[in-house]
Amino acid sequence: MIPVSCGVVLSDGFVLCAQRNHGQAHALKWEFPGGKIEEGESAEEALRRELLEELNITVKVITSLKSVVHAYVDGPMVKLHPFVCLKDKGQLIVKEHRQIRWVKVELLNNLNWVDADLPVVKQVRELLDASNR
Ligand SMILES: Nc1nc2c([nH]c(=O)n2[C@@H]2O[C@H](COP(=O)(O)OP(=O)(O)OP(=O)(O)O)[C@@H](O)[C@H]2O)c(=O)[nH]1
Repeated sequence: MIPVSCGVVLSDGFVLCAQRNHGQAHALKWEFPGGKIEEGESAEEALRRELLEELNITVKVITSLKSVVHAYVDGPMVKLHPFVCLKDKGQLIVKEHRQIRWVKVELLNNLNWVDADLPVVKQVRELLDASNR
């Protein structure tokens, strides 16, 4: 089981979504930026390292969401640790993804997400719907 951290990065009501690149597993599908948790690293430390490496940004973590375990057909089993965060410092530089897009929460379902992220998208929508009530 591969442990992976990912960030639901918010800014002004928009969510930072990243499209995986050609040549990667799940090419052209959308994900929340992040990556594998390394030996001796906490999920949050991995998140911060990956966001800096992949996108040149730092974040303020607001909360963690429920982790998601997903077994990809012909692929690995991943345990995804999602964190809701606010973008903090750094000018976004897209280093590994094909593109990024800032998407309104209500429109997140329109993207073609990697399978493991669908329950994360659902949690994000529920969380933000509840906070707007
Ligand atoms: N970053 C990220 N990976 C995800 C998400 N959902 C999901 O199933 N994954 C899977 O988790 C794994 C993380 O891989 P990655 O390629 O992003 O991580 P990494 O940068 O540490 O990998 P590498 O340096 O070994 O290439 C991949 O199998 C990826 O498909 C997500 O929302 N964000």
